[in-house]
Amino acid sequence: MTVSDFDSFLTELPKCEHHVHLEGTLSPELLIDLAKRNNIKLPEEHPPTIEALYDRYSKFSCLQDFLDHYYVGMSVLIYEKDFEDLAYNYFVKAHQDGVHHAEVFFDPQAHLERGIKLTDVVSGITKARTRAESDFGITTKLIMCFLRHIPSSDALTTLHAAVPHITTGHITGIGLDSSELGFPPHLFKEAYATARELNLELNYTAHAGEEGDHTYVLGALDDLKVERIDHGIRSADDDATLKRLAANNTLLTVCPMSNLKLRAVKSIGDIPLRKFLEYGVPFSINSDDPAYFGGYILDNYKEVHKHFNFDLATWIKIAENNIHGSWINQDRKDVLLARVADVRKKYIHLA
Ligand code: HPA
Ligand SMILES: [Zn+2]
Repeated sequence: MTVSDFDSFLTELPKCEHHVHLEGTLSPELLIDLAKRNNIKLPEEHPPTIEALYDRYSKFSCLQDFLDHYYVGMSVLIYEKDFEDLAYNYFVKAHQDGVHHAEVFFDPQAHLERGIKLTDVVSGITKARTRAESDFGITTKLIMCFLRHIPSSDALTTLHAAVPHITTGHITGIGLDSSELGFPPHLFKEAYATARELNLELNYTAHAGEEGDHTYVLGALDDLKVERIDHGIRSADDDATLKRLAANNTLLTVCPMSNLKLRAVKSIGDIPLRKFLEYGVPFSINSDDPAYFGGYILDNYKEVHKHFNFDLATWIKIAENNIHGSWINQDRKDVLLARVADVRKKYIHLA
């Protein structure tokens, strides 16, 4: 089979994105535009041009080094329209990459602490979702993440502030992100438990096992009772953790280019995807912060193919697992599964 045949197959393969931070889709171009539009002066040490930003983004040394730029970058997002533009631009790109369903993260605390109203953030994103759903037939969900470097009492305050957006169905998931090491999941036990007690129909996930070891994954499962694990690559260091993830069919939302750029692995080939397949741990492939890590979801699929050379059947299995692990109803799953079957038929000569 030729590379270009496989590229077309990967492009057409229906994808579900489960791990993308909308603030991480802020391209250097949009960042500079919004800084001008909103009259924002970035700190002296922040790269001042598009070229300088791309150059700096190619040299992250670890998660924290990236986060330091990510939080400064998002300071240009002020008005509802900024959030709408940001999110819509991502959906356009996702659609071009063959994404049929996207569950996107945002970081409410990172905006609230700058004096931005949660209503402006959520309504901007919601407008973009509505337009994208109508323009592209894509389905989308919005997940709010608590920031783990901020005291967990603030996560509770934020949860309460978000209740109106949860009851309207504009936010349907809870996640946990930011600096992992030193901020284990149990610190957020009360925030997750409170969300459940509010008896809201929410889905739960958390970043774990990106830089932290497998105990962070176990903490997310035991203390936060999450249904999915974001990243989770360090689960592979512990047999019992892998067996538990497989037994519970817990999806890992893996982000290959992110892991490489933030030096969680030396090569994409070192991400334990074969081990996950061997143990029956489902995973999806995602972009995380595509504007910062040099590639969107299709680039991540292609990088994985370059390093793992999975056969057609394995890619079909990955696509089906993505659908089963999505927070969508059975009817939508059936539609997406049928599309995967069509693409399989079209490309069966690659098998
Ligand atoms: O990759 C990430 N890890 C943790 N927090 C984040 N916030 C945005 N991206 C990330
Ligand atoms: Zn992430």
